[in-house]
Amino acid sequence: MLPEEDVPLLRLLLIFVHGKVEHQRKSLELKLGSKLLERASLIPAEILNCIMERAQTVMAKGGIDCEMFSQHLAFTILGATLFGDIFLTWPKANVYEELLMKIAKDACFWASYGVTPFWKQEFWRYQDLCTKLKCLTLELINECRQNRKSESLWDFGGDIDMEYEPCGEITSLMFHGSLTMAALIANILTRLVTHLDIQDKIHSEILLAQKVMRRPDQENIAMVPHLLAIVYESARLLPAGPLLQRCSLRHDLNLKNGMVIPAAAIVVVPVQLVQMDSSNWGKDASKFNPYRFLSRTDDRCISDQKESLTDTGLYTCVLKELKELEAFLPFGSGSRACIGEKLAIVGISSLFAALVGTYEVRLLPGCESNPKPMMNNCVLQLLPSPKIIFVKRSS
Ligand code: HEM
Repeated sequence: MLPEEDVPLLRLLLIFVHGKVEHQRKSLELKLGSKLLERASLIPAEILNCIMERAQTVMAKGGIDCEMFSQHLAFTILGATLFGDIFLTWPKANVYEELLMKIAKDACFWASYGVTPFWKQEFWRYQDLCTKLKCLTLELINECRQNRKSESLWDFGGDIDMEYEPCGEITSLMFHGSLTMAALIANILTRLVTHLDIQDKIHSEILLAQKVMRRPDQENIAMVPHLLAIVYESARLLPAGPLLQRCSLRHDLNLKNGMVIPAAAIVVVPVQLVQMDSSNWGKDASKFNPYRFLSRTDDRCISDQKESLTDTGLYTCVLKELKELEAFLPFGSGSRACIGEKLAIVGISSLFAALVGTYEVRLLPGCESNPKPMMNNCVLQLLPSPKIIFVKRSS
């Protein structure tokens, strides 16, 4: 593992890419980058309304489990973004979600066997679940193909390439996107219930922004800098993937500083350590302080919340350029960086704009817990998951 102090060197290592995967990446990037980005900002409010109706019933009996709630939101937003509206009325969506999460829980365990453990009955049960998931994904793809207006990611309308079978690609995106987005949503919710002052701040910001726009989308997302700063600070303190890995199979890598990484060596970048290192982030590196991502419009840094929104509704701060923050790697870096980054940020920010605009999120009284970062389903989360409630705001 490489030391986290040398961030530029770590970044350099992440640049290397296999020529082979470049084409596949580019085509996926194209699909995720245009029409889908628009959908990611439009859908969350509708989804939230629908999920909150059901949440009211659960809340009548007590609080809502933050982890479960976040998982359901992430899964639904991603499903509706990738498959279109058809996903929201698909009667098997709940079964699909359950299967996906069950497989995600067991996948690392079974993958850890060097030899396929065909002698174990549990393994065949796991295989059975994987086959069921594949069948359901194919069923959904076929529904999208039949419904040409579904506007799904794989554009099943127009010229259909029947040779192209997107099932594997879609399932991987559903796994990775649902788990990582759920972890980030749960992380943000936990920060909001433990920092009510910051929650109030973004509520004011959202109200101001709503005066000039209906809701934040990829065009106007910069109008909610505090909200974005909370999303980024949550991702800094608890990156869903705590490690990045690179491996050059054939050639040694000669770095500018003279270091040689031998072929086939696996280079591991400890993202969580890099993002919590005080030499990069200052003395309060381990504290939740979204203001570190903001600067005043006159370029001065903001260290606390004072005067960052004015009474007149004019913003006095902006989000810092993320490119300049070398030690910020929640979505990876270089040629293999996450291609769903924009989609995740726009989708999650629109979701929280709708959520905090209408509700105050609180901890269920008497259920105060002290969550700690722990691995869960291959992603880092704050556990135990707090019980939360939503209180409708009067304005
Ligand atoms: C909060 C949400 C997300 C987080 C934190 C996240 C994080 C990451 C990270 C750390 C990587 C590895 C990057 C590297 O090695 O440099 C990655 C790769 C990837 N992500 Fe995400 N991701 C998120 C959401 C999404 C979504 C919503 C999608 C698409 C629907 C997506 C698609 C991908 C793909 C396709 C790759 C592989 C890129 C490649 O190997 O070339 N991600 N993501």
